[in-house]
Amino acid sequence: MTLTEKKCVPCEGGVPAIEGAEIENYTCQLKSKWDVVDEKMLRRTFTFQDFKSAMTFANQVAAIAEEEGHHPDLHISWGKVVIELYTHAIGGLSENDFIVAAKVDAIKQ
Ligand SMILES: C[C@H](O)[C@H](O)[C@H]1CNC2=NC(N)=NC(=O)C2=N1
Repeated sequence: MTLTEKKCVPCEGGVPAIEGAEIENYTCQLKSKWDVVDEKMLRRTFTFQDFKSAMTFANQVAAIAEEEGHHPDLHISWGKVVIELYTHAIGGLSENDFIVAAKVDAIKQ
């Protein structure tokens, strides 16, 4: 089952974060290169022609987040959207973060 076929499961904490080599098992399933920050967060920057295009993309990301019940931190500026993904409940990475990242990568740009 690919990451884009999976659904996020509510994470209320109490589970270990994905760390070390297991992170690589997930990043290699992502279509594009997401930065892994301190083994605790995924980050990727998307660039656009203008602010309106950036906002349109951000709203597409928001729709995925709402559908999955798992939400990124978004930094939106003129021509740029920075997406940061981590699981707040465990202060680190879970499969949910990679599922949302894969679905973001599948957005037609
Ligand atoms: C109850 C609901 O599932 C949780 O509050 C969700 C909401 N979205 C979330 N998003 C992220 N990134 N991490 C979480 O731990 C999280 N928890």
